[in-house]
Amino acid sequence: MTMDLHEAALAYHQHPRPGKISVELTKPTEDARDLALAYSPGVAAPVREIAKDPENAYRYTGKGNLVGVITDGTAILGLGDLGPLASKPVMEGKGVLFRRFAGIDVFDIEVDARDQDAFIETVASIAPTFGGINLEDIAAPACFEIERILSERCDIPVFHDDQHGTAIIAAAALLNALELTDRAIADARVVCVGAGAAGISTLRLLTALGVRAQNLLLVDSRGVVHADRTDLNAYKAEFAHAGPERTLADALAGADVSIGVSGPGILTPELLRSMAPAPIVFGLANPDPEIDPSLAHATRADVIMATGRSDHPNQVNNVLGFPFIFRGALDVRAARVNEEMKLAAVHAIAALAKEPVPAEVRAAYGGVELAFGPDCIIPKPLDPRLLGVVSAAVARAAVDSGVARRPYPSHYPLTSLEDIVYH
Ligand SMILES: NC(=O)C1=CN([C@@H]2O[C@H](COP(=O)(O)OP(=O)(O)OC[C@H]3O[C@@H](n4cnc5c(N)ncnc54)[C@H](OP(=O)(O)O)[C@@H]3O)[C@@H](O)[C@H]2O)C=CC1
Ligand SMILES: CC(=O)C(=O)O
Ligand SMILES: [Mg+2]
Repeated sequence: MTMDLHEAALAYHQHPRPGKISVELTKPTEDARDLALAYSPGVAAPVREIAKDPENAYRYTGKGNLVGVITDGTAILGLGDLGPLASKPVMEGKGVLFRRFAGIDVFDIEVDARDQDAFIETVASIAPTFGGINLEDIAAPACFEIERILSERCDIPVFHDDQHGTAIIAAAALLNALELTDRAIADARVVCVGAGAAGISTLRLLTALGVRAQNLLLVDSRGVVHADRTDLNAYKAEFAHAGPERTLADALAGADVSIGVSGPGILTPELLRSMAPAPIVFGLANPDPEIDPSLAHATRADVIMATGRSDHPNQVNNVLGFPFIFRGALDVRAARVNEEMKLAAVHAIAALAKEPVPAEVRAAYGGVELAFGPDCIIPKPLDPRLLGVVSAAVARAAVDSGVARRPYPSHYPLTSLEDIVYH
């Protein structure tokens, strides 16, 4: 990060008041009558109704539009285990994105619980507050059990965004990059650098989409995840390879695709040169990717390059998914986000990238030409159509797969935040 951006980011977070998000009122509070309705004695009426039937919480409180963005701060972006308090700007940032892109309210919750069971108990005990839970920046392998157990215990969607949000967006971008380079997914040789939350889930989703196990190599900080290793956790072992490759260099030689969800600067020019013609390189580590895009383009004129950042073309970032996935899930009151909903989101996002880009989106990105191609494999986060297409696809898949508790919304597809119906 340049010093200029560093200083600007600190000033942005500090002024005119600290932080990026606040709570606002949705009802009048002008006179004594309003206060008698909002609090005592009036508030007792909805309390009694909810005590009679918990579903009434959706009718009389903000629960149905409220997501908990919850972390233990053990894997903050690619910055590592810096603890819950340091994670707060990121969690507030998620709140900003939920609100800005999908009209969803957020409480960010930074939990000081290093112990997995203590974290689970904490989240389970506050779950009634929310319509959904977005787990964030929780390191692997603990994140997998945490999400599984909380999903079982809670009757609302529990979605670890670093796993599934990342997987969904990376998969959508990869489908398009493969199409642009005339590759069949079943033939693509894919290397995933990073075997944590994002890496494992991305490989699971890519496998569901047709990448073949024999064409997949997973790499962690110790090298290729291979069958002879004795240090693998159960999640890495799912992708253990029997072949001779041992190092990142072995893995990348001749590979079609490199998906980096690890850390900065790991993909050197030399490694990039060893990849197949028209290599597809996703350097998704934040804030600094596995290879700087300018260096990648200088090294290989034929590379299709994506990062997680806003300041380069092809931003493969879970912001393209989580606001709209939760919008769709909340609007049909889905009990969880299942595989059908994730795949629906993948295809909706991939398809949108091929549509002509509206002038307002081009204007938001400095008027540059944006058309489906190597520098435009995925929609831009400021594309207002994401709200409509992704939430509709997710809601439809939830209804069709039987996890929705409400029918497909009659006011869908949404065309803007003004279309949202809160109920
Ligand atoms: N663009 C986006 O939307 C998103 C990007 N990310 C980014 O992905 C990265 C990983 O996040 P997450 O999965 O949550 O973190 P985790 O802590 O769960 O996993 C990190 C993984 O990176 C591996 N790793 C670290 N250093 C190296 C190295 N030198 N070579 C190979 N592998 C290495 C670790 O290996 P080991 O297992 O051996 O420790 C581990 O498997 C972060 O930078 C994050 O910002 C995450 C989510 C979304
Ligand atoms: C984008 C995101 O969630 C991450 O880098 O952790
Ligand atoms: Mg994250």
